[in-house]
Amino acid sequence: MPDLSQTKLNHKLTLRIIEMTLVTLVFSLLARPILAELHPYYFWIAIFDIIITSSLYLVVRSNKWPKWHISLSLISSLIIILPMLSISGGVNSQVAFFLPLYPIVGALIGGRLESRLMSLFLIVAVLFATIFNHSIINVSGEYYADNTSYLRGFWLILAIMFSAIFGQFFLNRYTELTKKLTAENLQDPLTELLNRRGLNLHFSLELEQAKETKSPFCLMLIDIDYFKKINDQYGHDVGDTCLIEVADRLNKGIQSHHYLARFGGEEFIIVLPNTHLLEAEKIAEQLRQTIEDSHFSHLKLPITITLGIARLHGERDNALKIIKRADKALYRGKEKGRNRIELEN
Ligand SMILES: Nc1nc2c(ncn2[C@@H]2O[C@H](COP(=O)(O)OP(=O)(O)OP(=O)(O)O)[C@@H](O)[C@H]2O)c(=O)[nH]1
Repeated sequence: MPDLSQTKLNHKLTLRIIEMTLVTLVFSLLARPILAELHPYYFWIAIFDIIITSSLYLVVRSNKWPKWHISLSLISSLIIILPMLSISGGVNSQVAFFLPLYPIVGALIGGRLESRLMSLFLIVAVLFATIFNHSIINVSGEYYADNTSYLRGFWLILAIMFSAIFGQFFLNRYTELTKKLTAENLQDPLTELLNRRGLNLHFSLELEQAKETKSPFCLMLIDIDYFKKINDQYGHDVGDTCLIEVADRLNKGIQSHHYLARFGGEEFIIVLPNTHLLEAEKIAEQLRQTIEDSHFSHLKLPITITLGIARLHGERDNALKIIKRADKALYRGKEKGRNRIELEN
């Protein structure tokens, strides 16, 4: 699901960029005659550009077609520059130096597809402009030999291709980093299991699906018994190693459609979609036995766990209520002497 605040931020950012473009266009329209004597065509192109940019601003501000904002912005940016290019010498125009920036802008504000389409369009446009250079009006009246035009066309295409490759490279790195950051954000650094945030993503989805399909759904809370003693007697480092090893044993004891997470401290949680209470109890018993039979850290310490299990009770049940029932069961297990499994009442 898209993040609402992120979408709002993107919308605001797009509006600010269009406003800045508008200010630049109006400023250049007013300031140009002071700086240089220009052909009247430039005046009309500036007016045309201001109309296009203002229309884009109104469309983006109305927020009626949010999906099209990026495509419309990129198309508008091309519409703004192309008339200027076609009256100022095509590939020989000074404005042509801006063209290689377009694939990068496409990659930055759009993505792979936008950047590729932009590059392809520009390469075809530059090819045409180079071949039909004689037909392009040059209001400055300067003349360029064919050789110069071919050479400029060649370098321009090369620069556009290079910028397109750079855009793709940037996107690859960006995707890689985002994936890594997301994973880190959802992972417990010590045990490398899902953390609460990571679990919540799967938990809410699986719970909704279980309600929709009316399939069984269970949740298991697991707490290491007397863990404080391990820390106090052998130190925090040994405690950490035990936590990592317990997490590893639990992870190996569940199936691929189960979700194990560190719930906090020495407590773990397992979400069991498509699992009946009796099946969950069986899995819990196997986990309890595995931990009881193992030894932990280089000191070969014995550890036991207590487990509380709850199941989904119909449409009106929710995550918090299920966790609360599992926690109550776990508490009962602790009271009854630990190293045992308790089901919800
Ligand atoms: N080494 C280590 N200890 C932790 C970590 N997180 C929590 N703990 C310790 O876990 C212990 C939990 O202690 P208690 O809540 O009293 O529970 P317990 O000693 O396991 O006793 P019962 O749960 O009643 O069986 C505390 O000593 C915490 O400091 C951690 O990341 N690393």
